[in-house]
Amino acid sequence: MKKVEVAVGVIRRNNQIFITKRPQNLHQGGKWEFPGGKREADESMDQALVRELREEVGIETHGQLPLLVIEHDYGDKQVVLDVRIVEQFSGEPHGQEGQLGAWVAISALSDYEFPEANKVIIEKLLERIR
Ligand SMILES: Nc1nc2c([nH]c(=O)n2[C@@H]2O[C@H](COP(=O)(O)OP(=O)(O)OP(=O)(O)O)[C@@H](O)[C@H]2O)c(=O)[nH]1
Ligand SMILES: [Mg+2]
Repeated sequence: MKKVEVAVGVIRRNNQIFITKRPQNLHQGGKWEFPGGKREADESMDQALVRELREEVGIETHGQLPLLVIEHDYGDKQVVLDVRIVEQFSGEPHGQEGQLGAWVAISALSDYEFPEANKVIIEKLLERIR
């Protein structure tokens, strides 16, 4: 099965992260996520993240810091998530495509339901603030 490469942005301001709710009809729908999406063939990961954050949450990304890369097999889909922290951006993130969005304290992220692959992202963020 082909692996889908996904650029994922952890949008951070102080100790809060901006998350959005995936529309019900999509893969892993109804769960919360870090905004992002699939890299297109003609793009770098950086470019993919800039485009996705512009499309999904309406911000301009000015800096990306690598956090981790996760490979996960959902059975129906294999994904490689390239997760970056975004602290430098302009505009105020909001669900640009009608999806719910929220600023959540890092310490409260574990109260939200995320796709399985995201567990390690949340663990890593928690380690950083400890
Ligand atoms: N954006 C995002 N995708 C995630 C996360 N965790 C995770 O497993 N994924 C998986 O990564 C895959 C691709 O993400 P996506 O559906 O946002 O891609 P996209 O924005 O390009 O969507 P599109 O197909 O509507 O153009 C999905 O299978 C999704 O389940 C996450 O935190 N954020
Ligand atoms: Mg997306």
